[in-house]
Amino acid sequence: MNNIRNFCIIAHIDHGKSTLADRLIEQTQTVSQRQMQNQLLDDMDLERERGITIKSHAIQMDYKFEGQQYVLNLIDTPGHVDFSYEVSRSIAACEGALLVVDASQGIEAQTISNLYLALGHDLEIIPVLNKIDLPGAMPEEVSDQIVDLIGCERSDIIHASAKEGIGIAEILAAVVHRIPAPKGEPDGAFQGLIFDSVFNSYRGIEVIFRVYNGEIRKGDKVKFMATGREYYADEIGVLRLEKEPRDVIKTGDVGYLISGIKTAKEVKVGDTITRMDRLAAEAIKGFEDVKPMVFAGIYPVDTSEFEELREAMEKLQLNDAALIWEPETSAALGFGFRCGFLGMLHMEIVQERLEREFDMTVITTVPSVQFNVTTTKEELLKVSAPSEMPEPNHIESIEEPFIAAQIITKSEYVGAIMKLCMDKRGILKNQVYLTSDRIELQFEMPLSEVVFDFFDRLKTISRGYASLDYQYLGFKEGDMVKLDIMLNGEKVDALSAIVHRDKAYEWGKRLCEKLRELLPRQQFEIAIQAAIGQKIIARETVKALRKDVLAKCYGGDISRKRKLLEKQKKGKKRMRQVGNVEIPQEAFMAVLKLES
Ligand SMILES: Nc1nc2c(ncn2[C@@H]2O[C@H](COP(=O)(O)OP(=O)(O)OP(=O)(O)O)[C@@H](O)[C@H]2O)c(=O)[nH]1
Repeated sequence: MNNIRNFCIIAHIDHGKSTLADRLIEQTQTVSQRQMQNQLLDDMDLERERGITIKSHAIQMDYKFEGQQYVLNLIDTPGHVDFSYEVSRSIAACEGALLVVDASQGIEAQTISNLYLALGHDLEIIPVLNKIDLPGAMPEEVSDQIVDLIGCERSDIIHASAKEGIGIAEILAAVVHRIPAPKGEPDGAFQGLIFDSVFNSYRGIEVIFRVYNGEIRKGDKVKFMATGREYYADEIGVLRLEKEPRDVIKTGDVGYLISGIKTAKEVKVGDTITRMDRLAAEAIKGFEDVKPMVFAGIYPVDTSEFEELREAMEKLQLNDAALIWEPETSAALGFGFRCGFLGMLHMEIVQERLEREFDMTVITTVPSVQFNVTTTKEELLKVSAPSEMPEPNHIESIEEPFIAAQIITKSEYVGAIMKLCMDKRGILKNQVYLTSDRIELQFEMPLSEVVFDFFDRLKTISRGYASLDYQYLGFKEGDMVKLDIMLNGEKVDALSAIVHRDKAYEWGKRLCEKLRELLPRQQFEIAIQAAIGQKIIARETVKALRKDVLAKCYGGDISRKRKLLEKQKKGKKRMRQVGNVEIPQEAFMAVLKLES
């Protein structure tokens, strides 16, 4: 146990965590030259394609140092704010953290928020100044920022380049010297905290856990404390690049367990595993519940796939503890699920993973935050689906969620950012100069204005020199209205949105225009109308296809027809038939694209 070190790498997005993890893995010769590739731990296709880490990844490394053999359990974590729940669970399995800061960018919003997460768990922080090879690196200035932020000595900061392999040996030495060995009772009752899990169609569910006390051997009878269910530890082991079976996992270590569990509901991330012959008196304190920020419905394109979708959601949830969902019905779309996400990127990733990993074709409906609605009968409703919003004459008041936002930027962009935040109904609370050129702006803003396209616009107006972090603050009264959309006179509940009254007219008009572009033309005219309560506020028309176009499509042009048929075979399109109108996925997201 004295020779184990558990640590994670935390940083703002793109500051070089995954690259640093590669170098540590190389230096400790954890994988062979042949197996080595860039961003080794980002093993999901989606992560590689997008160049971002979505999941935390654990890997065990052996390291011989000063004549002793050490076991280093490393967890690489995502940087994007939508995946911070992954970071917080990883932190709970560690005693130390490498805080990576890009020497050319300096401290950014998630540097600070992830640092606070780590400090909240009393982790030993090792500051790493990365990318010192870049011509634009500002080692002196950024070191000052780090010293200011964590109150360390300048000499504590390790200068490194993950790309060029500079400073790697020093980092490993600091991991051994500075991070404390895990504590715990090697002879105590067994307690293992599940911090991740994954569904494997051949072997059932694999859980990943950190041992706090005692030990577990292959074949032991174990109990999951939250569900009370008992299993045999058919296989246990450690996470090298592949899983490596072991006979025993001891206090302080990280390992995996396979026990033939087939149904996702039996496993809960945050649960404690104990041994039937060394039963723990109580479970380890699990994780804080996730607080979803955005809600949307997910519906199968093919209505007969509802049950399949439920199974896919259960399996995905094993590997994505931040995803929450419950069944819902929509008049337009039938049976589906209301899901809670940590942000728009999270929502996008869930949709992609359902399609790639579980072969589902799904439609995601208009996203919304959750409102507190008091009815005239004094009932309090939590409304996250516009379709659940009571009629205006039954509403006494509506409260909307607010967040505290921190934006770090260069002083030259302050004016433009202030304007953007004010447009989004933000209230400036404070501004602090971090250096002569860098400033932190603190705003209170309605969550609904931030979760959608705010981040993209912030990046555009600051040319990438602004980073954003936010925390949930609470509810405040807001003058919100439901904007209904009707197609050929039929209300389509899955297209409605809840918006601020001041913006409702403008939005209704632009939403109709956008929908006119997005709805495919059909053989008949489609009337698109926006309404607030009974009042129609905008109208657009999608013209019917002309006869000769139809002839081309469906008549003589055989090659075109064949192409069409091939396209249809390739996969179901993300499109849903509502009444006699086909609505493509983009139409459900149109509300997000209204502001240029
Ligand atoms: N010049 C230089 N580039 C680096 C260095 N370390 C990382 N990079 C580059 O920086 C970019 C981001 O690196 P990643 O390792 O993917 O960053 P990350 O922090 O893991 O990103 P997320 O996981 O998405 O938060 C990549 O293009 C890397 O090649 C370095 O030391 N020097």
